[in-house]
Amino acid sequence: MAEHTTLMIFGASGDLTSRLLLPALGQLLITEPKRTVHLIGAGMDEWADDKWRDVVQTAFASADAEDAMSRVETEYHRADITAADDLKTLLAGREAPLALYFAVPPSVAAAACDAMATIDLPKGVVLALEKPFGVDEGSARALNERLALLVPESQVFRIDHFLGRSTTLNLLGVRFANRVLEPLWSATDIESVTITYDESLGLEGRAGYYDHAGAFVDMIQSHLLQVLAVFAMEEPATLDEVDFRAATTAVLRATSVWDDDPVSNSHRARYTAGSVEGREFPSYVDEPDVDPARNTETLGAATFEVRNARWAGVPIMLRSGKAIGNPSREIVVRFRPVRHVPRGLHGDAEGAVLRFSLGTAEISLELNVNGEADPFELERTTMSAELGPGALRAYAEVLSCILDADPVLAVRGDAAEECWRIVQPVLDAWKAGKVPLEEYVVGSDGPEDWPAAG
Ligand SMILES: NC(=O)C1=CN([C@@H]2O[C@H](COP(=O)(O)OP(=O)(O)OC[C@H]3O[C@@H](n4cnc5c(N)ncnc54)[C@H](OP(=O)(O)O)[C@@H]3O)[C@@H](O)[C@H]2O)C=CC1
Ligand SMILES: O=C1O[C@H](COP(=O)(O)O)[C@@H](O)[C@H](O)[C@H]1O
Repeated sequence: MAEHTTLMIFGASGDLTSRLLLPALGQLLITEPKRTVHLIGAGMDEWADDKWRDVVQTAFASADAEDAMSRVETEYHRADITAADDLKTLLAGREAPLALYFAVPPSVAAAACDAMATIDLPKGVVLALEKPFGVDEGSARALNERLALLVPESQVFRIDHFLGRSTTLNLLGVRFANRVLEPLWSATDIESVTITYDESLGLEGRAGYYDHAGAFVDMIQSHLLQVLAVFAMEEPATLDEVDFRAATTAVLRATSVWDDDPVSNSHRARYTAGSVEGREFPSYVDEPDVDPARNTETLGAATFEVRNARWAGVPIMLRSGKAIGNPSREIVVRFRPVRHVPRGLHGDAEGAVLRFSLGTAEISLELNVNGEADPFELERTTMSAELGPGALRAYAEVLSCILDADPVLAVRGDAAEECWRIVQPVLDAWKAGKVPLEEYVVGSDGPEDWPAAG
C-alpha cells in the first residue's frame, strides 16, 4: 500500500466528485489510518483553497469521516484541462505516486488527453477515466490509442465502480471456493442467467448526460457487462491484474447478442408520470432538458450469449431501468432440473435457483424438498444467507486501487472496446426503429409483457 499519494481531481465542482468520490475517499481514509493524501482539486471555477477544503469536509462529513480531514492536505487550482498551458502549470514539479482523476464529461476527458500528448507527464502518473469510455467502438479505440502514447496500459484506470462492489466481488468466493458450486458453473447444469439492476431513482437532474446515454449505455454497456464477465470467467490463476483482467476480457470477447438478432432479443421503454417511494416524477419526456426526439429509453434489456465451450446455449439477460416500483438488483442463476425423479415422488421438480443480490450482500438458494405434510410431495424452500458487506463502498474500493496504482479493478483497454462491440447491434437496431420504444408507469415494474426480471 502506498501510504502517501497525490490525488488530483479534475472536475472538482462536479456531481461525481462531491457525491461519490470524496465521501468514498473519506471512508477509505477512516478504514486505512496510515494513508495520507495530498488532494488537489482542479476545475473551471475560480475557487479559493478554503472553498475546496469546505467541499471536501462536507463530503467527508456525509460519510462520517470528518476525522480523516487531518490526513488530507488540500489545494485548489482553476484550470481548463483541455488547455496544455494550464495542464503544464498544474503538473509542474508533481511526482509519483500521483493519480489524475478525470471526473469530467467524456468529451472533456478526451480533449484533455489530446492536450496531455503535447506536454511531459510526471513519470509513473496514473490516469483514472470515468465511464462512458468513448461513445462507440471506434472512439473507444481512438481514446485507447491516445492513452497508449501517454502512459503504459498498467497506469490507465478505466473506472467501473461495479467492479469494486462487494456484491460483485462476492461472486469469486462463492463460486471458486465451493466444490458444490464450481463444477456446476456451465451450460451443462445452468439453464439461464439474468442480471438485473433496476432502480427507483429517476433522472435526478442528469439529463445533460443521461438523455444522450439512456439506460442501455448507462448501465448495461458498462456495469452489467462487467458483472457478467466476473460471473462467467474461467478461473484465473491469481486475482492479480494480469490474470483477473485476462479472464474477464476473454468472456467479453466471446459475448454477442443472442442469435445475433437484436430485434427479437432486446427491449426498450421509457417511463410515464407516476410516483415511486413517495416521489412524484413527470413523464420522462417532460423532465427538464430532455429532448423527446432523442427517444431515450429509461429501461433496457437484452439477451446475450457467451460463445465458448462453458457457456454456449445459455441465455444471459441483462436488464436495467429507472423509476421502477420494486427494483430488483440481483443475479439469478437458474439450474437445469434433474433428468428424472423416482416414480412416487410427486410435484414439479423445477431446477434450483441461486440468487446473488447486487444491492445488499445476500445470497439465496431455492431447492426442491420433501413436503411438510406429505413427504412424497415436492415443495420449494429457500435457504438464504447474508454475506460480508465489505468494509468499503464501491468507489472507496476503486480509489484504494488507484492510490496503490493497482489496476486489478480497472477495465482493460481492449475490454472497453469489446463492450461497445457487444452492444452496437442493439443500439443500431434501436436507432433504426426496429425495436418499439414502449412505455411504463413510474412505480411499476416495467411493461407487463416483458420477460420476467428473474
Ligand atoms: N454523477 C454521477 O453519478 C456519475 C458520473 N459519472 C461520470 O463522471 C464524469 C463526471 O460526471 P458528473 O460529475 O456527473 O458531471 P458534472 O457535469 O457534474 O461535473 C463535470 C465537472 O467537470 C468540470 N469541467 C468541465 N469542463 C472542464 C474543463 N475544460 N476543465 C476542467 N474542468 C472542467 C466542470 O466544471 P464546471 O461545472 O465549472 O464547468 C464540473 O466540475 C462523467 O464522465 C460521468 O459520466 C460516472 C458515474 C456516476
Ligand atoms: O454509474 C451509474 O450507476 C448508478 C447505479 O450505481 P449505484 O452504485 O449508485 O447504485 C446509476 O444510478 C447511474 O445512472 C449510473 O450512471
